[in-house]
Amino acid sequence: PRPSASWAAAAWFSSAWLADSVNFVPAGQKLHVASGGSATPPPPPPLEQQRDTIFALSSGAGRSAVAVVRISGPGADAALRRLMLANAALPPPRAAALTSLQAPDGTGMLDRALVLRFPGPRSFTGEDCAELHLHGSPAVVRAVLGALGMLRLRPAEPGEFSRRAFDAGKLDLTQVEGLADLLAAETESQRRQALLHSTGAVRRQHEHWRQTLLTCLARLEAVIDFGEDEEIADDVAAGVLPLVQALQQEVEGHLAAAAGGELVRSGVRVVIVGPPNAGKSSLLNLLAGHEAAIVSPFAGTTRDPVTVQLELGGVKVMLTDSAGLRRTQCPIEAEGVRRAVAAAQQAHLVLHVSDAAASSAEEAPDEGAGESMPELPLSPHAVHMRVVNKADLLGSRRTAAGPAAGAAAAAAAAAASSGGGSLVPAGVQAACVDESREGAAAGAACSTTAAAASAPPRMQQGAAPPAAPDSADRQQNFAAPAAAGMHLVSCQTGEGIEQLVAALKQQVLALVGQSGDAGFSGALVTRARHRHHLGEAVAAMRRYKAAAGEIELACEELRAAARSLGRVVGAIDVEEVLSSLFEEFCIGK
Ligand SMILES: Nc1nc2c(ncn2[C@@H]2O[C@H](COP(=O)(O)OP(=O)(O)OP(=O)(O)O)[C@@H](O)[C@H]2O)c(=O)[nH]1
Ligand SMILES: [Mg+2]
Repeated sequence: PRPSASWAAAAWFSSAWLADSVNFVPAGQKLHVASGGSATPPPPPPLEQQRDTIFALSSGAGRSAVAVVRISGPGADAALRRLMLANAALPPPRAAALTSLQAPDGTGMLDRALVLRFPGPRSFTGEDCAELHLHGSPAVVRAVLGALGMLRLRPAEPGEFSRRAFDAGKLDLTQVEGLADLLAAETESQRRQALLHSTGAVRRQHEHWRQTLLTCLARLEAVIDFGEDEEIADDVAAGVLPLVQALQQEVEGHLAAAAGGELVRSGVRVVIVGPPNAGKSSLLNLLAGHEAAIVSPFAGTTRDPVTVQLELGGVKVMLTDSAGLRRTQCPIEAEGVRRAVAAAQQAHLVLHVSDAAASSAEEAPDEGAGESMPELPLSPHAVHMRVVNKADLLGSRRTAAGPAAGAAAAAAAAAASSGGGSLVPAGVQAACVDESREGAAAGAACSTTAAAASAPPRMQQGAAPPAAPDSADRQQNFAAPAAAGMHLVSCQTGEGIEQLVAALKQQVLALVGQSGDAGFSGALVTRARHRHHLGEAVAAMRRYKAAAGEIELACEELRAAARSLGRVVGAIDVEEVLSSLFEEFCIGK
């Protein structure tokens, strides 16, 4: 079951933050003032605006062994007292107590539950909190939530507990985001990355960066404030520049890894494309471990893209099978092809699957044919891998014509699916086969496959029983195409699949920025919001270099960079410049 709806909060929260102005000050946090101004303590909130007490089911909905209901606000203890027997004492802070919960309207016992209290400010929200660990049936949960409603507590809005935690300064923005990611984590890499954010590692890193900027700023402002002569000003500026440059490079390094961090969250999109009947759906089913897509000997079986979710090397992968690429008179199939092309354009990794048997020398498209094929415009940023399927059908050709023929067949098959000889096709031609023009070849391929499919499985190994070269032989025969980034496989016999999965995993890990076997520790930049603010910080640091001669302008750029870093974590304490200044310089001197 999904965690409580409160986790829609993260998205709402980030957008609320983005909408806020530069001077956004979370309630309960320090008031931020411009450098040179004076700090005014925030007024205490008026009594009538004091928070109400909220409650919600914090564990998943539905039947479970235990359900956790959380209460937060000034009325938490009073609510507990009303639910407990008159003579029962409230449990001590942070200790679980087995308690009988009673309906406040006197209708009897609600449940026998474990109750915990977390008096503020040492609680998740900073307010008085309580947790009721109930028997996890929908009826018990409903009865207890109803009872809390009777006590005039308010059901929590989505994300309201986290919002209160943020307002109380318990969590910064990256921790709130990390917490949301942690609750949504499906893979090992997502779990690790979310933990990095939720435990405050990202906040600490940003604070460290911001502190460096504020230190630089303090030095420059001292020159302005104390009107040092030009020589000293130049010396101070020369001392600050390498610090800013080093920081800029460090932030740029993290920005370069941003794509990987975002991919870990969203999942790597892998799309299988190729001509009809190449075995795309068979490959999807094999990788998914279940029959997700329909496989049939008829070309043009798949129409809608079929997506399954996998975990490769601890990374979430969305694997999509698509319609066979060809020109067709059938409007439904044509729509399928359009969707296949669209999916391939959005892919991070494209698997170009072709049929080794159909693309042997006699069936390979002629030179001119490629030009009349429509373009499959693929992102040059995507990774492209070639998969030549139905290796089992090559057996007899390999023995008849020798290794070279096999290699040529595999290469021709790859060419048929990607339209070129290189691993990463630029403006890939392709993969489309003109149904009408191809005519006889398509028909032949179809009828051959259809005959094979209707025959007992052993017969599908090929019309003439191959001499069955051992696997070492095959490796040798196809060493050349494999080195060129091709994978010769058979979805039917499983040949080459293990190697393909290993190669796929390697590419996926490379895409998220992880190489080798070292555990994935997570990226610092995992959202467009982080990328935006860090990009702004880098831009300001670049401008700082350009403006270094004009000390006031240069200071302004450093302030802008610090503000951008502050926005990532949701705090912009320009006032800290003042304390830095006093720490660095002896005023009395
Ligand atoms: N001999 C042999 N047949 C295979 C292999 N892989 C798939 N086939 C057969 O090839 C035919 C087409 O397979 P599909 O997986 O439906 O092919 P597809 O590329 O998804 O086809 P479309 O959806 O029509 O584009 C089926 O009869 C499969 O059983 C293989 O490795 N060897
Ligand atoms: Mg298919």
